[in-house]
Amino acid sequence: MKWSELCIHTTNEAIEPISNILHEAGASGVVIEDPNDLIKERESVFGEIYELDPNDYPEDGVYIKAYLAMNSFLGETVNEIKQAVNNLLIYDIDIGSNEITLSEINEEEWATAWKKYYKPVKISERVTITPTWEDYKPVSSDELIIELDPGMAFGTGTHPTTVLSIQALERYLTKDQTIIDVGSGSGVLSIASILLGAKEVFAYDLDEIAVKSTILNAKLNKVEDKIYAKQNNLLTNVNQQVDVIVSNILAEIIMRFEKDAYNCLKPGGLFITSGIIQAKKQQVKDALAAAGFEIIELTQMEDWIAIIAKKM
Ligand SMILES: C[S@@+](CC[C@H](N)C(=O)[O-])C[C@H]1O[C@@H](n2cnc3c(N)ncnc32)[C@H](O)[C@@H]1O
Repeated sequence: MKWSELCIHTTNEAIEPISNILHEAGASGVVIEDPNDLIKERESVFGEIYELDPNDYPEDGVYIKAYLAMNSFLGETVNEIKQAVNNLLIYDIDIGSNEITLSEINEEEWATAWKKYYKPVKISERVTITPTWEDYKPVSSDELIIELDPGMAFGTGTHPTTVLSIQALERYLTKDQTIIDVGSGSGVLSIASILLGAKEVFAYDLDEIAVKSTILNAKLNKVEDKIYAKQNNLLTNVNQQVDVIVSNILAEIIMRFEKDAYNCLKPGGLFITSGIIQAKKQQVKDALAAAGFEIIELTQMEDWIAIIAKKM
C-alpha cells in the first residue's frame, strides 16, 4: 500500500487539537517532532535515548506528521483536515505558520518512520506492550508483556481506546473465564485477556487481514492454543455464552450489536466497550440500558470513553 505523509508545521499549543483532528480523519499513526525531544531523555524506566535526527525537527514550533492511506478519498480528507485546523483560530488557538506539506512514501519508509517512535509502553498496572524489534526486559516480576508486530493496519496497541480496554480487562477479568473479543484487529485484547488469566478467547473480526494478524500475534506471544480467531461480522451466528465480551470499536458499531452481546453473555457477564467518542457516550449508555445491561463503570482517556456494562 502507498502512504501519504502529511506534515503540519505548528505550535506546541496546537499539538493536542491537531492530533485529535488527524486521528478523527483516520490517520494511521500521528507523530510529533518537537525539538525539545532532542534533549529530553526517554521515560527513565527504559533509560535510553531516542535515536533522533536533528534534521527531522523544526527550529521553532513542532512538526506533526500523520500517515494517510493513498485512496480516492485522500484529497477530500486533506481538505477536511486543513479546514478543521483553520477552524482552531476561532478558539484562539495559535496554529503558527500552519505550513502543510503532503508527500508520498512507500510501505518500507512508513514502517521505518514509525518504528523510530514505537517503543515499549506501560499500558496498565501490569501490562506493557513492546514492539517485536525491541529487546525489552521486564521491570517487575509480575509484569505482563505483550509483544506486537503492528504491521501496517492495526496500530500499535497504545491508542487510548485500546489502553482503556486493557485497563478494564485487568480490573474485571477473573481466572479461567471465557472471553469474546469483537473486532480483534492485532489481537492485542485477546492476548491481554489470556495473560491476565482467561481460559480461552474467541476473537472475531470482519477483516480477513485482522484475523491473520490476531493469529500471528497470538503465536508470537505463545498463546495461540487459547485464542480462536475467525472472520465474522460482529456476533452474527455466534451462539455461545461467555463471561466477558470486550469490543474496541466505534460507538455506531457497538449500537449495532448490543442485543447480541447481551444474548452471548452468561448472567452477570460483562460487556467491556471502548472506542466511544465523548459526544456519543449517552447514546451508547442508553442503548446498553435498553438491551438490559446495568452500566457499572465509565472510564475516560483524552476524548475517548469506555463503558463497562453488566448483564442483569
Ligand atoms: C479500533 S480496531 C480495534 C482493534 C483491537 N481490538 C484494539 O483494541 O487495538 C476495530 C476493529 O474492529 C474491526 N471491525 C469493524 N467492523 C467490524 C464488524 N462489523 N465485525 C467485526 N469486526 C469489525 C476492524 O476490522 C478493526 O480490526
